[in-house]
Amino acid sequence: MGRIGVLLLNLGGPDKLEDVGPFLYNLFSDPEIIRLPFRWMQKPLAWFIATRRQKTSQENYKQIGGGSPLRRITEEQGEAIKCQLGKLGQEANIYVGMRYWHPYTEEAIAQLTQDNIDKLVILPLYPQFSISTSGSSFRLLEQLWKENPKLQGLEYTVIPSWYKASGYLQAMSELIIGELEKFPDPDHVHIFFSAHGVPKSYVKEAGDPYQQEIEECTYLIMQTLNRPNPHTLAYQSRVGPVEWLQPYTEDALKELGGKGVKNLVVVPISFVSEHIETLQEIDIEYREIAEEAGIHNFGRVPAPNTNPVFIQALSDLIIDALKQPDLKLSQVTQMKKRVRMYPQERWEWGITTSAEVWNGRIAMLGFIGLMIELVTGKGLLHVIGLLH
Ligand SMILES: C=CC1=C(C)c2cc3[nH]c(cc4nc(cc5[nH]c(cc1n2)c(C)c5CCC(=O)O)C(CCC(=O)O)=C4C)c(C)c3C=C
Ligand SMILES: [Fe+2]
Ligand SMILES: [Fe+2]
Repeated sequence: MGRIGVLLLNLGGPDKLEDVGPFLYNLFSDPEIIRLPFRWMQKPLAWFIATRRQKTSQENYKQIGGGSPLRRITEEQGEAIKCQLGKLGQEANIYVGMRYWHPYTEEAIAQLTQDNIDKLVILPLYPQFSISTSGSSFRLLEQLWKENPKLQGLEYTVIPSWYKASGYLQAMSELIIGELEKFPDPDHVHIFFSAHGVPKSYVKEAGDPYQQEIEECTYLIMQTLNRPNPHTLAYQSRVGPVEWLQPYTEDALKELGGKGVKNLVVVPISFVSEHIETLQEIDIEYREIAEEAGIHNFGRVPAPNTNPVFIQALSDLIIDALKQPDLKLSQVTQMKKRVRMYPQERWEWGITTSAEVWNGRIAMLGFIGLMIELVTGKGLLHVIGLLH
């Protein structure tokens, strides 16, 4: 095998406070994040929600130094993977493709089409698959592939999710032990897995395998850890009014505090890099909630970042993927279509002339309502809690 390319996919984060607004706009413009019946409403609503959320979000980023460390850490992970692959005798170019901020996936693709690589391995930096994370990036790549004849000639393979990889489980287990051993009685510390939440409808209606993968991942980490500690799984970072996967992290912490738990370590389970949801949400917000609930000794397991066991695990995954039959983007996205992934497709099924007329009328009413709410600050979105 000649020179390979590795495309690392991640969400991206604002580098500085001025980036927060445009970053949020990009995020909320994604139909895999906010699912609307009418595509044309996506951009105005994204602008509206991003504008309303910007201040709170900026305050949060201020608390972690004025920007996200995600780009820096992802690039460091890339460097470490390149180095490890070199040791394994595999030369590689590493590309970082973020979904909603720089370096965008499109920028990475532009670069890699110029370089002479023999094969590309696409690796999302999310251990578990969700339609809102890896799924969204795969969708974008599928689109870029369709548009670019140069890409159509490129040999590639995709790693859809990798939470079962033994090296990853080992790295998580070692990181947990490191934190447990800071306590005087490590075996009695409560291990609290905090996964990023997604709306419940993604799983129940759209068929997102995310919840099942998170549950299995938690189970496998506990197996690898092989310690007697009690553990809990909960879901963090809910945004907006709809129901997300439960239990919510804040409720579960209060409940455990109420039951007399005093020593607890949080394990962030959907992320492999430190970012706002570990550094601000867990370390500041959830710590405060836990302490108020009587959990006086609150620890947090670091994200794997460039942990050597973790980097070795990712490098092994890449080498293995090169030996396996290729997995194509159409295979990882088609799997989801069969389980009725996208609400917007549901709306397209019924397109008839009269349905379109009615769709248009309802959409127009919705848009007028949104504009009134924007001007007056009162309306349905405020009542249901989407806007404050
Ligand atoms: C509104 C819906 C959102 C869903 C669904 C969602 C899923 C999801 N996100 C991550 C990982 C990350 N999210 C990050 C930022 C971020 N995500 C949302 C919203 C949803 N995420 C918002 C509004 C933001 C911006 C921050 C904020 O205002 O709260 C990031 C980047 C963090 C950074 O340091 O900049 C990551 C990473 C996962 C894993 C996930 C579902 C599994
Ligand atoms: Fe989030
Ligand atoms: Fe998110």
